[in-house]
Amino acid sequence: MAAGVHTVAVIGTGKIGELMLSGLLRAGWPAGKLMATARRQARAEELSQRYGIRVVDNLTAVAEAEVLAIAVKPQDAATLLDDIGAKVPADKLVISLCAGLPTSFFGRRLPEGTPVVRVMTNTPALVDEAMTAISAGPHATVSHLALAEEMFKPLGATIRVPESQQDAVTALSGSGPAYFYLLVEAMIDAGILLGLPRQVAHDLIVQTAIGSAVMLRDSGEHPVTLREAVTSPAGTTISAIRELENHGVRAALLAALEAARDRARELADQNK
Ligand SMILES: NC(=O)C1=CN([C@@H]2O[C@H](COP(=O)(O)OP(=O)(O)OC[C@H]3O[C@@H](n4cnc5c(N)ncnc54)[C@H](OP(=O)(O)O)[C@@H]3O)[C@@H](O)[C@H]2O)C=CC1
Ligand SMILES: O=C(O)[C@@H]1CCC=N1
Repeated sequence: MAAGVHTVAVIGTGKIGELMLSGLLRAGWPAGKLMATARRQARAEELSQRYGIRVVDNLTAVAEAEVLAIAVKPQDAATLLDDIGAKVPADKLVISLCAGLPTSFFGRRLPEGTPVVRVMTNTPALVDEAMTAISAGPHATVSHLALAEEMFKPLGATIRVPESQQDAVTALSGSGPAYFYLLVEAMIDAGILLGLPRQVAHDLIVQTAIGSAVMLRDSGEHPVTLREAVTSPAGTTISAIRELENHGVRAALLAALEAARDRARELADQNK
C-alpha cells in the first residue's frame, strides 16, 4: 500500500471506534479522509455532528475507504461480515480491533488475498496514552503493518507482537485500564473508611496513581525497587502490604488475567 494519507472507515463506531476517530482527527488526519458507520440513526447523527465526518452505510464504506477498521463487538462480527465480507475488494486493508477473534476469522469471510491486521488498543487513547499491540495476519505486508502503526501511534505507544500473543495482550493492556480503575475506586472507599471526605480521598489517590505511573515509565527502575523505596522498616507500608499478601492480591491478579485470556479464547471459539 503506497504511503500517504489513506481514507479510513471505522465500521461500528461505538466506544473504541470513536476513540480511534477522535484520535486521528487530533493528530491531523483530514476529516475528509475519515468515515464512520453506525447501526442506529441517532448515533450516526451524533458522530457526524461531533466530528464533521461522513457517516455512511457499511457498503459505502467498503466501496470508498482504503482501510476498514472493524470495531464491532466480537459477537457482532460474523453478522457484519456476512453482509459486507464478499464485497470487500481484496486490495483494501482490514484492521480488526475485536478482542479474541483471530485474523483467520476474517480471512474465511473476506476475498482471498485481503490483508488483515489485528490490533488491540485500550481506552487511554482518549488522552493519547493508549497501548496498542499490532499483529500481521494473512497477506498483511510490512507496509500494511507500518500503515496500522501510523494510524495508532498518535494515540499512544505501539508494539508489534506475534498474533499468538494477542489474547494475552488483551488480558493485560486491553482490559488493563479497568483493573487500575477498580483499584482506585477501592482505595477511594478505603479513604472514606478512614474518615476522609470523598473528594479529598479521590484527589489523593488519583494524583498518587499519576505520579506512580510516570515513575514507572520514566525512572527506568523496576517496580520492585520503586515499591521498596516506599516501604520503611517497621513502617506503615509494610503493614498494608502484609494485608494485601494475606488477602492473596498477587494470586488474584494472576487468576484474573488468566481468566481474561481464557475469555478471549472463548470468544474465538464461540464466533468461528
Ligand atoms: N472497550 C474497550 O476498552 C475495548 C474494546 N475493544 C474491542 O473493540 C470492539 C468494540 O468495543 P466497544 O467499542 O467497547 O463496543 P461498543 O458496543 O461501544 O461499539 C460497537 C459498535 O458497533 C456497532 N455495530 C454493531 N454491529 C454493527 C453493524 N453491523 N453495522 C454498524 N455498526 C454496528 C454498535 O452499534 P449499537 O450502538 O447499535 O450497539 C456499537 O456502536 C470490540 O470488538 C472489543 O472487543 C478492544 C480494546 C478495548
Ligand atoms: O472487555 C472486553 O471484552 C474489551 C476487550 C478489551 C477491553 N475491553
